Amino acid sequence: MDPSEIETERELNPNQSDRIYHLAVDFGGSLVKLVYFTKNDDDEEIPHRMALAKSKTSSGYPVLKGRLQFKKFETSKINDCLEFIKSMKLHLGGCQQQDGPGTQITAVKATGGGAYKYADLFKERLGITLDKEDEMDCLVVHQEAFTYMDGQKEFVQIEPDDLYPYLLVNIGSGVGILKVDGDGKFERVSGTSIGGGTFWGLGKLLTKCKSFDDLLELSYRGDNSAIDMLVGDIYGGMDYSKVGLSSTIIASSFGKAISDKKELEDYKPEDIARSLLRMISNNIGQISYLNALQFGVKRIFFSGFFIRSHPFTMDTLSDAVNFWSKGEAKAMFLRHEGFLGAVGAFMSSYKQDLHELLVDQVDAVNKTQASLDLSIDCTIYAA
Ligand SMILES: Nc1ncnc2c1ncn2[C@@H]1O[C@H](COP(=O)(O)OP(=O)(O)O)[C@@H](O)[C@H]1O
Ligand SMILES: CC(C)(COP(=O)(O)O)[C@@H](O)C(=O)NCCC(=O)O
Repeated sequence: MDPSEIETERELNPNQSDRIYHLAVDFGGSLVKLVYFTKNDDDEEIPHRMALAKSKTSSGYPVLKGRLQFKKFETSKINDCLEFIKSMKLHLGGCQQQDGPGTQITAVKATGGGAYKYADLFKERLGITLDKEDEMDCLVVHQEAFTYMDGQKEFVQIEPDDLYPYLLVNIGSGVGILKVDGDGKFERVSGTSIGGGTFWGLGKLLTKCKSFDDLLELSYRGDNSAIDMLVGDIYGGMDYSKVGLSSTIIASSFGKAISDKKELEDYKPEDIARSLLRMISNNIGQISYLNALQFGVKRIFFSGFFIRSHPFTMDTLSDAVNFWSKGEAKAMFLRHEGFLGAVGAFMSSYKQDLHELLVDQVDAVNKTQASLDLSIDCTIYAA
């Protein structure tokens, strides 16, 4: 599925017959992400525990048909998140009144720092315990990847036996870099505090933008050469060919501000936004490449809400990896970029329950495959 097929800002309003199973939450420094699974019994006149047997994928594995739903909130608006969960009855399994007593969810899979920070709040307001999963354990990559170069998106089919090792660079508030060697086999090898929070935080101060999307939108229209010092600015308009630096390459991010006799107000906010986005994306791309080099890894997957499928961000990250690796390493992006942690937490509970649902139907190996198929066959709604 192409990311553009993922609906955004859709008002989630399941009808009365939607059943909600499995809520998982990723509490990040900037955003809280919810993932939950709904199934409408009107679509299939079969009890959900039987649905698995009725439907099969092309691979022959049973699949539970339904919708994986996505929703995000700013972490600073945690009360809106609580209200949403309450109004959708997500903490009650969505439709407690239909299921009768005894179905109330008492624990919800949760990841990210807020799983600790907000544990008491959730217990107090919703009566649920946050069942904590480590956020690194929840960053999973399965059949999600595409490359992005010069405005061209290309989905990549990666065979499971050719997947490892890879680097996973999660650009959230900060940046975490994981080296993944196999299913569940990974290590956090590096990170940087110059990440999505830095772009949004500095951007807010420098441009007075009120929302992340406004800042991103602004950066589309900007020209970073108005504030960045380019190689050509230093070399009298020429390339520094001896070391392979063309005149258009940024020599020093924001460097022009040193000598320009200008105040902040004299620069266009869109140029500042553009320069900031390039600076942070380039830096992350370069650090990622250096880690890939250190660990002999050729593939780098980028995830996290900073990316937001933004063409310029993806182009810059791809360019940085391509430039520094001299074309040897590849930057890849993920369909569900920002929801990876939440989906990981969701899958950790889902696998357990799916195993229960599949009892007597498939063998242990197929059960795992079936849970992976589920993530692909679901209709995805993002809000
Ligand atoms: N609507 C938004 N509000 C705030 N930040 C956003 C938004 N959309 C994208 N971002 C960017 O995504 C980053 C958060 O990414 P995310 O993967 O959710 O990390 P975290 O888990 O730390 O919240 C922010 O720091 C910001 O750069
Ligand atoms: C602390 C974090 C794991 C939290 O994850 P996040 O909410 O940013 O997605 C991440 O911000 C991080 O790895 N920061 C970089 C810290 C460092 O290595 O310098």
